[in-house]
Amino acid sequence: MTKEPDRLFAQPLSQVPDFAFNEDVVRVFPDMIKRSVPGYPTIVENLGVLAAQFAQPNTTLYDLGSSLGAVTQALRRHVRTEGCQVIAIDNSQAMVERCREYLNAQNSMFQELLPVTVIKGDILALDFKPASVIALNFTLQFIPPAQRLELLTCIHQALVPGGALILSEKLRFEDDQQHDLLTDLHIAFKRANGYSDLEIAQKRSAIENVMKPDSLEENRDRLLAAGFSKVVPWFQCLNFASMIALP
Ligand SMILES: Nc1ncnc2c1ncn2[C@@H]1O[C@H](C[S@+](CC[C@H]([NH3+])C(=O)[O-])CC(=O)[O-])[C@@H](O)[C@H]1O
Ligand SMILES: O=C(O)C(=O)Cc1ccccc1
Repeated sequence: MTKEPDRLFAQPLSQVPDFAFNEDVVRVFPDMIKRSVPGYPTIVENLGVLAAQFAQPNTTLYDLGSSLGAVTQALRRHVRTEGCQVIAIDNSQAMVERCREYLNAQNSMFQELLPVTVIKGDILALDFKPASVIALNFTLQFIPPAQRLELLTCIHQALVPGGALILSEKLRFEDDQQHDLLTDLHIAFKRANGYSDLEIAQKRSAIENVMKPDSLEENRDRLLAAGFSKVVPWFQCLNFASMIALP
């Protein structure tokens, strides 16, 4: 993984453009996500462990909104189930190109990894194969809210018995005091990771139009409406959480 530090919002911008997963972001993405999302390394590593419990023989494992393929790499390191393949999909050309490079590097470092296909495409237009593990790791929050239920319904239909959706999201909180406290603590987390107040403020204004978090209750209700039978939160660090949804 590249070591380039994220300084994208370090200088004052006269107008902060909407956040996009372009080449500038791709270059600093591993540093950006680790310093911005509390618990991210723990979630990614454990996603592989969880996936190994849900993977079913001869099915597909999906990494939806794969970015640089961190989740795909964890799936390939942990899952040994017979006849499985991984499909990683992202609609950012810059992400997909760099993701393929990282996965080629992983191929040359390890043996007996699951086969992987990286697709440049829109997860809203995906024709799902029978799947046992579907990961949406901080991707649903970037999907327009009106399209989230339909996507989750397609995901539910694709899952085989014994499989699971693993959904990680930034959370909003319905209680204002709880929301403000965890937002302040997230800002403190970013500051402790070396971001200045200017960087934090400009990043927030870049993402506020493109990333719309829901509450845990909204996520749970939507998953149940999509047909899932059970929603089990398995991790939360400040305002970032991950859930297992069973078909
Ligand atoms: N409609 C869409 N179709 C396909 N991809 C999309 C779409 N919308 C957004 N994306 C992609 O979803 C990813 C979200 S980042 C995921 C992190 C990764 N999962 C990780 O575990 O490292 C989250 C973050 O940066 O907070 C980006 O790469 C987008 O291009
Ligand atoms: O940076 C933030 O405040 C976030 O909420 C998460 C994030 C991380 C990486 C890209 C976009 C959003």
